[in-house]
Amino acid sequence: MIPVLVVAGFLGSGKTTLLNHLLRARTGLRIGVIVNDFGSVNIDAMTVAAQVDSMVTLGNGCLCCAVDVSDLDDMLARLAKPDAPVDVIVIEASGLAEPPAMVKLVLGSTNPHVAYGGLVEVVDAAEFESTRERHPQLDKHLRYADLLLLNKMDRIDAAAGERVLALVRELAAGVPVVPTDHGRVDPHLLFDPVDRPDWAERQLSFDDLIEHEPHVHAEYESVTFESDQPMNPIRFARFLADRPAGLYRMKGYAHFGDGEQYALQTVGGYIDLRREPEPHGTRLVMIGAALDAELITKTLTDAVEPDPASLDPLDLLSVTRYVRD
Ligand SMILES: Nc1nc2c(ncn2[C@@H]2O[C@H](COP(=O)(O)OP(=O)(O)OP(=O)(O)O)[C@@H](O)[C@H]2O)c(=O)[nH]1
Repeated sequence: MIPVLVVAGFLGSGKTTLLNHLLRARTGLRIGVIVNDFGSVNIDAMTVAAQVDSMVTLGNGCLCCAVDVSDLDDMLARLAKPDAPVDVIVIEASGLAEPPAMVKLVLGSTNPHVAYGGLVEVVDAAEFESTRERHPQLDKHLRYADLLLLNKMDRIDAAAGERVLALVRELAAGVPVVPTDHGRVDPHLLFDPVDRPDWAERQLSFDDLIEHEPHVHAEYESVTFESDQPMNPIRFARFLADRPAGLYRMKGYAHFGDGEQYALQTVGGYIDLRREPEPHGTRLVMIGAALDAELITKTLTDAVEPDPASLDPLDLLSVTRYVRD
């Protein structure tokens, strides 16, 4: 039986980072992945593609609602092929998926070669308190997990770390909580079988939850921007500094005419820009609530540089000051 592990967690909490850590760790296990992104350009698939043997992707929606059991079975069948066997399958849910719905989907699979392997919930320690103010229904998600990773502990000081850890432990009601940064956990914590509570019993409450609570993703939408022309660094930096109302998460790539490619990630107020070896042009997925798509598209279109040759290299500093590598 191939265990199928679901990795869930709110937007930007560190699911792809965890997945990459698992793929890089020399576990000796062959890992197949299903990657689900909310935006129409599957940025997550681009970030994991280099390291994985076997991957199926689903963009533009949440696996929990966009897919039924037979669709999931098709995806699992593509990964659990007899001629290219994998030892474990990891499903990275989109940051807006409902974990109970994901678990139900996997439990409902009719594929005789796979078995549900648990739910890992990644929590962003730096954003958790403000996120739960906006979305109180997310508290419940913590209780469905088999393992909670309280990630990004490096972003907060020791006192805040202790406070968030205590809060998450209380809300998680007995689910083990492991503080971490950059998803760096011992892979065996996730892959080795554990004694799980009876899912059939829990499923009743899942049904209640799914029927009566609005899914968080109902409030969210995504806007995509793509351009092969370089962006003007000063105008782009202004866009970054003064991000549109409602925007919570941005990910993708940008280039500024200096011959370099940059990978960009923002989560809440956090900005992470890195040099990236592969050329991608500019492709950005922005996710938030009540976004003004027209204004965002116009601001970014106006930030495209019509004459890259005229750029002053010093202008680049306005964006490269965000570079973390
Ligand atoms: N400082 C810090 N940054 C982190 C940590 N884990 C992830 N990040 C950064 O947080 C950003 C989002 O991480 P991802 O792994 O892409 O998050 P995700 O949960 O896959 O995001 P979605 O799929 O959009 O929901 C990236 O810039 C990561 O480099 C961490 O522990 N500490």
